Amino acid sequence: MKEVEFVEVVKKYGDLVAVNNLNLKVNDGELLAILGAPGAGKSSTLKMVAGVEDITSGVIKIGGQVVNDLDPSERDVAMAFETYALYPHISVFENIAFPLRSPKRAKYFTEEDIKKRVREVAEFLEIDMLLNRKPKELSGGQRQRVSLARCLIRDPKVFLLDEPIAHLDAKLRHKLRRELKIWQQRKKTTMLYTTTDYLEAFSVGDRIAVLHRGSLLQVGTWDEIYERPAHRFIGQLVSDPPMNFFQGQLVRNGGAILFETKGIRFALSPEIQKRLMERSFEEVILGVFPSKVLLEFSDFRMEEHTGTLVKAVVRFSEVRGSRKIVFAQTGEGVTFTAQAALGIQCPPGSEREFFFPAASLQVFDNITQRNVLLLD
Ligand SMILES: Nc1ncnc2c1ncn2[C@@H]1O[C@H](COP(=O)(O)OP(=O)(O)OP(=O)(O)O)[C@@H](O)[C@H]1O
Repeated sequence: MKEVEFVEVVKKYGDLVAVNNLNLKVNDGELLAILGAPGAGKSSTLKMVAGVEDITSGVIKIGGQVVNDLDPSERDVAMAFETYALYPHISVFENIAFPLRSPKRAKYFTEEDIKKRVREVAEFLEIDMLLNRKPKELSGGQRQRVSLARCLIRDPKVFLLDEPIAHLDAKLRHKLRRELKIWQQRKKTTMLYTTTDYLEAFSVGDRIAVLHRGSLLQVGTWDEIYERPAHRFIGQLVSDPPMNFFQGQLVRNGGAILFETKGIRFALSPEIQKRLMERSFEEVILGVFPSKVLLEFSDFRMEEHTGTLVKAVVRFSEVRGSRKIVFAQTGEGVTFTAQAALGIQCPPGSEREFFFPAASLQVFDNITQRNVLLLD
């Protein structure tokens, strides 16, 4: 029983609400990635679990026990801070070994055990050659790995990792995020892991919790969030380039409801149409991820899908990794981005047909910015 539960948790700093009525349950042995822009409230959330920040109101439980009034040392959680917080006067080895030497734990570990554990975690994080140095002799990335090692050396109920690999170079980040996940699965320890990077969140998290200005917007797996983002902001946060948004209005055509913007009538999925018939919305916005807009449909049988063909002129395109991002504009001035395979030719100025599958379109209520399918 190592689940972590937040019940109506609020964190205020003076008048500033950093965490706003958080209700969330992290399951036993789960790796929950908390995704949010800087200032979203991620660190404050972890610090309240660790006990280094007070909870303004609400309840936090670990393994079913309310921990609000427990001292940090009694919570059995290990936290790696984004700011490292290393002891400057002792070696890297002693910094990592530090948690095992606390009065409470020292009796369980011989000097041999400590050496073995430090070596294991230092090798895992590729800092075994730095063990004799002092923190001031390390680069920022190396300090971050020492801070991480000091956290991982323990066997707590819960690991709290605050942007644990943010200051590492891209190659090491990719390697570590994979290995941290393997480490967590091996230990079966519940882990809360914060990041500002959606790719990192999707790659490490069993589920992802999206925080925005202190409020939890959605919790789910990669598929659930990507297939049905709960809020317009999520469309911007989990895609690069961000989701395309179109202003427009709903129109009826026979028994169908379509979304119309500057000369284009987008077909919507039956599920969205049903929703729009059940409930009226003053103003809506259409959203579609660039990766779902199709340009040249070689392995996609268009006739089997409901959707909308849009003719547009390619403004420019750029290569990003293994794909091409295409920026296009219709004659009526509607602009959008699409993704294409590298081999697809789309020189600037060329006219192309883009397919918008109805199943990939999202409709957001412009007042609450929420996905109409997820509103009560
Ligand atoms: N000790 C503090 N005193 C006052 N305001 C604070 C304090 N700590 C955080 N804040 C404010 O609370 C809000 C949430 O901060 P928090 O550090 O939790 O966000 P975050 O998502 O972790 O950001 P980052 O990714 O930049 O670390 C921010 O507006 C921040 O300025």
